[in-house]
Amino acid sequence: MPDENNNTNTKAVFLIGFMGSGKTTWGRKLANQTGRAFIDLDETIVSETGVAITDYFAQHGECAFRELESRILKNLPLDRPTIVSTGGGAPCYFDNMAWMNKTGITIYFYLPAKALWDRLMQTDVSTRPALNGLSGEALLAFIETKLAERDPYYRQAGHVVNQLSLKLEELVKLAN
Ligand SMILES: Nc1ncnc2c1ncn2[C@@H]1O[C@H](COP(=O)(O)OP(=O)(O)O)[C@@H](O)[C@H]1O
Ligand SMILES: O=C(O)C1=C[C@@H](OP(=O)(O)O)[C@@H](O)[C@H](O)C1
Ligand SMILES: [Mg+2]
Repeated sequence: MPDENNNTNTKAVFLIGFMGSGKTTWGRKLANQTGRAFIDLDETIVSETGVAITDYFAQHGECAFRELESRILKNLPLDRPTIVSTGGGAPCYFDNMAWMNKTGITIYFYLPAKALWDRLMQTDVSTRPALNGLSGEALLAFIETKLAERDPYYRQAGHVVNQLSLKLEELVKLAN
């Protein structure tokens, strides 16, 4: 459905939050609902490099990935209204968070560590190299530590929503 708001905001909308918080899933839904373009930052990285994120980490290391991620983020084609689902680490490196706040609307999908764990345990954790192949209790402990470290970056977002109770209509309003 096209954007009902005649005063269409040309600013990009950046969805941020921990791995498994639903940025990719909801970014797509939000773009469909508003008729805006959709970009998943990780998918853009994969299409530009021709390698899966896991392979990129393995071949070049995390530092190189963060440099690439920042460069690709800042060169996204944002000349039309666009929803951008970022990767979970993107707001926490370089000046990426300040750049996103300056460039568009930022929305943090908050979820407690246990809820993230429940979701991530249902997925193939090998596709998310930042989880270091952990599972079970070790994964929960890792998520707790990493979320505490990243949360101050995520909270610099213009909007913070509890993803567990999030309704699409609420997200559409925030994106305007
Ligand atoms: N309410 C929900 N919203 C979004 N994802 C959910 C929800 N409940 C369970 N999930 C699962 O959680 C995972 C979220 O993954 P994804 O959208 O890729 O998150 P992110 O891009 O933030 O890492 C998916 O496996 C999805 O099926
Ligand atoms: O949190 C992270 O450090 C990462 C999150 C991933 O994106 P999702 O948050 O979409 O899983 C992806 O960018 C990469 O595997 C690193
Ligand atoms: Mg994602």
